[in-house]
Amino acid sequence: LSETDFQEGRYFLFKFLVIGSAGAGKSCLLHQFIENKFKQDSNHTIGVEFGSRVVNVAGKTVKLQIWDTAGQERFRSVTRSYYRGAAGALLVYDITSRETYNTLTNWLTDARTLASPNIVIILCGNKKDLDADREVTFLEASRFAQENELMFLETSALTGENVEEAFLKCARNILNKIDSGELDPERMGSGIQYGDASLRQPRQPRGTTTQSKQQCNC
Ligand SMILES: Nc1nc2c(ncn2[C@@H]2O[C@H](COP(=O)(O)OP(=O)(O)OP(=O)(O)O)[C@@H](O)[C@H]2O)c(=O)[nH]1
Repeated sequence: LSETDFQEGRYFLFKFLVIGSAGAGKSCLLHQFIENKFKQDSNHTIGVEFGSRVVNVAGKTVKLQIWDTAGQERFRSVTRSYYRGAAGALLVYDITSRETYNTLTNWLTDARTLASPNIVIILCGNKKDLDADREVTFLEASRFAQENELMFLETSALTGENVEEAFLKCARNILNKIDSGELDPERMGSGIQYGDASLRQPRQPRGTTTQSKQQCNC
């Protein structure tokens, strides 16, 4: 895909966040989604990391620009500055750690106030492969998801189970909301860009890439 494809409306671009407590498996989920492999020896993320992948959802080509944020409290002020205008988020906890589950409300508040009240969020109960050490049941988390209007899946960054599905489900939901008019991709800070809209934006100097535009906005 080239910048021209994008400008001519051949694909959408969604800004995504991966948020949640330290150790929940955010970086491993992103790595599994981008590289199709489990990331061995994953260290704590310092600030934020970035990945992108082009996917096909409901017959449309969508480029996902994904910001993987550090879960550690000491990076909170840095990571918060990346939330603005995100269209979608994976909110991750670890099914073997109630501690990571207990902080979900804080992450949710941050996402809805700092990114957008319309942000589409999928709750991911990660480390599904460690069922024997489970501290949070599927039922409990699905109730939390329902009460807070989140989609929900249990995932495993180790085996890859439901990892692609989590990102795709979130993207599909955003596309549905665009189709139904519930989301306006042209609203400032929607986290969504598509060809027609980008043509109507003031011209960018030649050679400016979409990615660097995004970074300037942060
Ligand atoms: N068994 C199992 N281990 C996992 C899974 N996902 C991540 N891990 C392990 O959990 C630990 C933390 O994973 P990370 O992806 O670095 O966690 P993180 O949420 O990015 O952490 P921060 O960057 O500090 O916010 C690592 O030791 C991973 O190997 C999974 O699905 N199953």
